[in-house]
Amino acid sequence: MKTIAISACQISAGAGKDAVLQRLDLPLPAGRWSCIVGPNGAGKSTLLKALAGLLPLRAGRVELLGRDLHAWPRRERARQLAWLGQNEAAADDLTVYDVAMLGRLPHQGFLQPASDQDRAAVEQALRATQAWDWRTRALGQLSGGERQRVLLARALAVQAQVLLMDEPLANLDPPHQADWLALVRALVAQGRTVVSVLHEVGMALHADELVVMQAGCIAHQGASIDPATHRAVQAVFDQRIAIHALQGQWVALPC
Ligand SMILES: Nc1ncnc2c1ncn2[C@@H]1O[C@H](COP(=O)(O)OP(=O)(O)OP(=O)(O)O)[C@@H](O)[C@H]1O
Repeated sequence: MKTIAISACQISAGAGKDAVLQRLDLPLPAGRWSCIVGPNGAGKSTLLKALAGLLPLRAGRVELLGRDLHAWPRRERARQLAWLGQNEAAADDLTVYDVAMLGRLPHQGFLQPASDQDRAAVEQALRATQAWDWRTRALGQLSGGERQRVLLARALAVQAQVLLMDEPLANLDPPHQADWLALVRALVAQGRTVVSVLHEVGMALHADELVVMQAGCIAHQGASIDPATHRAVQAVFDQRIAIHALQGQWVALPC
């Protein structure tokens, strides 16, 4: 039986007047990379925010590592669950190093200085995203892709068991998209759980498992190599993409 890292149990949620998600169930396996895909407005970000506890639920509950999300003491939960949001706001005058250090807050006592362990985690995260060389620069001086890599480093510095990332490839050039893929693979190899929302279906097909959404519902959940998953992805995009095998990988082409 698969161990579940984080799950939605009969959740209803939505930021607007009506709930976008209605009584939705979604178990996400531990030690795997699951990727949520679907058309614009399908409810992908709403679902990810609900899983992160960033959106109040109208019904149901989220379980993190077998325990109700809201039953976790706040700091302990923040050590287990890292978040990288879409267009994250961050203080532009902070240095890159200090932004990444924010990821260590759940590990630090009130007004306590950073420990050697905190500094090691920050350096490792900034090096992993090739942002270490900019550590003394202000966040506001960076390009969109550079900024995204610093925010990714902040999420990595948490060293959480479960990482939720909403469109982490936004603004990244192809080599850094490939680096992100390698990073996620390395996290999963260490037993961590990654859940991402991606628009790039070709990249999503590298995940272990796909969650295919449409109109606030889970249309399909399955292995990314399963032909049934490919059919579900093609269907929610109105057959406007086709998934093909190419040199040992799956690719999605417009049609
Ligand atoms: N703050 C908000 N107030 C009202 N409605 C909202 C709000 N945020 C999202 N919605 C609506 O909820 C629905 C789902 O939005 P959500 O952002 O979850 O979709 P998505 O699948 O992530 O879309 P995209 O691929 O475009 O990022 C959409 O119809 C959207 O208009």
